[in-house]
Amino acid sequence: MISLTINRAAMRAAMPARQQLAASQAVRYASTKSLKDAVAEVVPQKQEQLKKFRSEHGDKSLGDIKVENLIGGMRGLKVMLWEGSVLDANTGITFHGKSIPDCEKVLPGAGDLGLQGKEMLPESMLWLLLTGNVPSKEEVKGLSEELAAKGKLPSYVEKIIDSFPKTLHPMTQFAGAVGALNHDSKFAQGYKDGIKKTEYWKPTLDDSIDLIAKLPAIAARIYYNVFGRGDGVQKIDPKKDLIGNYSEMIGYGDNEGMTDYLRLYIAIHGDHEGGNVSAHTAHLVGSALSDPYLSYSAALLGLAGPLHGLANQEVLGWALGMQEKVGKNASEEDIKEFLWSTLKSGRVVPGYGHAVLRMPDPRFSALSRFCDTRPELKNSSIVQLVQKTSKVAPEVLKEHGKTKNPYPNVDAASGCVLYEYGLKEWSYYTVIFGISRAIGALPQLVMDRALGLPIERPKSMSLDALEAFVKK
Ligand SMILES: CC(=O)SCCNC(=O)CCNC(=O)[C@H](O)C(C)(C)COP(=O)(O)OP(=O)(O)OC[C@H]1O[C@@H](n2cnc3c(N)ncnc32)[C@H](O)[C@@H]1OP(=O)(O)O
Ligand SMILES: O=C([O-])CC(=O)C(=O)O
Repeated sequence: MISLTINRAAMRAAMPARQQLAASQAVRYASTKSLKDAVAEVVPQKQEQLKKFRSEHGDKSLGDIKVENLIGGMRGLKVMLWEGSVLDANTGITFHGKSIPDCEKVLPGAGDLGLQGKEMLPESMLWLLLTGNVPSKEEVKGLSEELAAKGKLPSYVEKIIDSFPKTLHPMTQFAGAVGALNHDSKFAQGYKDGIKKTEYWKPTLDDSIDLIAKLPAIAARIYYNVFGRGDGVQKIDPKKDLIGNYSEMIGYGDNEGMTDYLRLYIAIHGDHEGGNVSAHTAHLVGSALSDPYLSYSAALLGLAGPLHGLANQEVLGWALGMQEKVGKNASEEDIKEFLWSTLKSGRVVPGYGHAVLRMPDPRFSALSRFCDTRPELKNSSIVQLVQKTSKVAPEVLKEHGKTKNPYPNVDAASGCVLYEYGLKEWSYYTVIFGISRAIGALPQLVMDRALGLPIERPKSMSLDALEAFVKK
């Protein structure tokens, strides 16, 4: 097998560029590796890369830490290793170097697997995030089948979800159910059994895949219990993709537009480098060797904050409030006035601003592009209002003068499409985000264990200690 790879590589090196690409694609499309095999190939390369980099550059400085950074939420400090994606303030997110439009071109989508729809599959994004490579459609199909086979919930988790009061926020229910799955954690069991540190990544990967497979059923059961919608039993069709099954479970199986939207939404919300609250939380909690269920449960609780993932529910409530006040055909003046009333009341405009980005979020643009290509969304008054607002709000926020980034972030767009397709229960919207964030946060947890990263423990300072320090 190894010599075959070397021979292919040597043969390719002698070919012209176009032929090289064709040959690599032929190999790619012939490949039917399992995800675990693909990760097993990547792990030793990453371990070697880290070892070499550390020994050659371990003493290099990545910048000063200013008092302002300590007080200001550590903005901009380079203090985390994160493999899946990198966020640039002026160009946006790239996943292993690929922008969202790149991913839309190369990642296998619904149509490639013979499913209805065109959008890229979250399974493809998961593969890319875990391995750094674009999977073949056969590999994605194999992964979809694996996820479908592992998707059913154990009955004790069903009972836990059924015991939650309907009035408990769906995100609290989500985090509770995810945490409870640690009952069957392979990592926790392996640690108890004393497996070697070099082996930790393997049960971490097993747990991560198991959890990603079960998130749709947890989310769908919560939806059914709280809002009475969906199939009620979380039936899984082994021939469907992860989101095809999820859409069916929440009652949208016949709605091709909604199912495809959910695929796009869940693929592009997956990863946003490591410093955002949910991803960082998963990494931090995981650094104590808490298993993937516990780590991701904690991440979901961070995602449930209104300045982070909950902003998508906030946006919808805010936009509907505006629609009620100014009517369905709001003018730019009406929207401006409503924006100012929000700002003057001391509240933030949900869906605008970002801790890193200094441009319109490319995820917002991808979701807007989806709206533009779907006839059923073109005449939607709520979609139109959200799009009109995205043109007016930057000027108002600039004039207001506080927000460093006056442009829309992903949360500005995500909810109005769900609403238009009939999923009107906005307190549920962040749960959908929560299905997605796992495909970015959990691959990093696998990498954390593969690279043997230590427990995270930054130094904190009291104000008195800081004052004494700067006086020295
Ligand atoms: C998936 C995601 O998590 S994307 C983000 C989702 N969150 C939202 O959309 C909520 C609205 N936006 C915000 O609250 C912020 O822009 C955040 C939380 C996203 C980023 O926060 P920061 O990095 O602190 O932003 P920034 O440095 O621009 O903040 C400076 C000031 O502008 C204010 N500001 C920032 N965004 C907004 C906004 N959308 N509306 C009004 N004021 C804002 C901040 O509250 C802050 O005010 P302060 O000095 O009185 O504390
Ligand atoms: O990057 C951030 O801080 C917030 C965000 O957009 C995300 O987590 O998707």
